Amino acid sequence: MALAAARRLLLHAGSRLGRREAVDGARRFANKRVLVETEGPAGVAVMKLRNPPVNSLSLECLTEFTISLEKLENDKSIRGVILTSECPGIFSAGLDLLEMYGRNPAHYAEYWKNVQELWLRLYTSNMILVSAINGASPAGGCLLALCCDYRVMADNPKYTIGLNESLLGIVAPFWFKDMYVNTIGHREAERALQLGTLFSPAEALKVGVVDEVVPEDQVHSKARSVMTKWLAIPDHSRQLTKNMMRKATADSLIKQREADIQNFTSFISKDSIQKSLHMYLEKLKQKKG
Ligand SMILES: CC/C=C\C/C=C\C/C=C\C=C\CC(=O)SCCNC(=O)CCNC(=O)[C@H](O)C(C)(C)COP(=O)(O)OP(=O)(O)OC[C@H]1O[C@@H](n2cnc3c(N)ncnc32)[C@H](O)[C@@H]1OP(=O)(O)O
Repeated sequence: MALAAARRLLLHAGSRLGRREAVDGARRFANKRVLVETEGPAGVAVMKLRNPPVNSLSLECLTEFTISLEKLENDKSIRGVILTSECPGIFSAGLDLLEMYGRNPAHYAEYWKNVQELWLRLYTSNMILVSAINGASPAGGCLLALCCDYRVMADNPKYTIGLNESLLGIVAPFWFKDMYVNTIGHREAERALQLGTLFSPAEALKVGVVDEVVPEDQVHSKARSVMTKWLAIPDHSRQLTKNMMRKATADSLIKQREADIQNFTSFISKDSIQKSLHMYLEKLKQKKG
């Protein structure tokens, strides 16, 4: 409830967390975890996730992300968004494991509702979305990229991308799976989902998880040049085409949002699943020491 109230305040009444300023003709607004810079005549916004250390999608981060997208969607001068990260070497570590571990069912349900909401908004956006993947992009990070119309990834073998849920002992929800199948085809998705494959940039390009791999210092310029090409297409025909391609996938979640929340909540609350998440979190800690 508190988050919903914050969201209304941010969206409609200016904001306490957010601020808007003019910089050399460009506009920017920023929440704590999302920075948006828009460039006047081109109608393009650059949206940067900045939730250090790894841009995990905490409830607050999801909410700010969704609000920022909603603002851009409502701004008729904006036609395209480049989605990228401000955290060095990380695009996004995906859903925040601490939102799914050691909490109560009401929290899991609230969290999942917000995950669904961000996904629906991103996946069905009328704007052109291009991701500039400048770092690691596992699970929910990959999901963000898959929602985009075009993916450019930095050519750094340290960065990997993919839906690795099975490595955590959890299962990618059906709508993650559907989008993966839509992107890389059934056979590749079947294999990658079972193995929890995290692809190197070269592998991701080969299988079709990303559309282009470029030297790290060219990710942003390439994303911009791709955007220019897409901006040349009339919005109405591109939007109708995008809707035609994506509607069935989005509708299958829309039709069963509540059931999906219940499934997630009961699945994630299981002792065995909580144990798997605990072990995975421990593994992440040990990696350091
Ligand atoms: C029947 C089915 C019904 C319904 C469906 C049910 C379930 C589906 C459920 C969920 C789907 C989830 C999708 C997800 O997105 S799960 C998240 C998956 N993410 C990962 O596996 C990434 C894990 N992280 C990493 O691999 C690495 O951290 C890295 C490559 C992103 C970055 O490596 P670094 O070496 O740079 O940094 P670290 O030292 O590893 O991490 C720093 C710090 O951050 C913490 N952290 C990392 N990732 C996460 C995360 N996703 N959430 C929360 N916290 C994270 C890490 O533990 C470190 O913390 P400390 O500094 O040690 O405190």
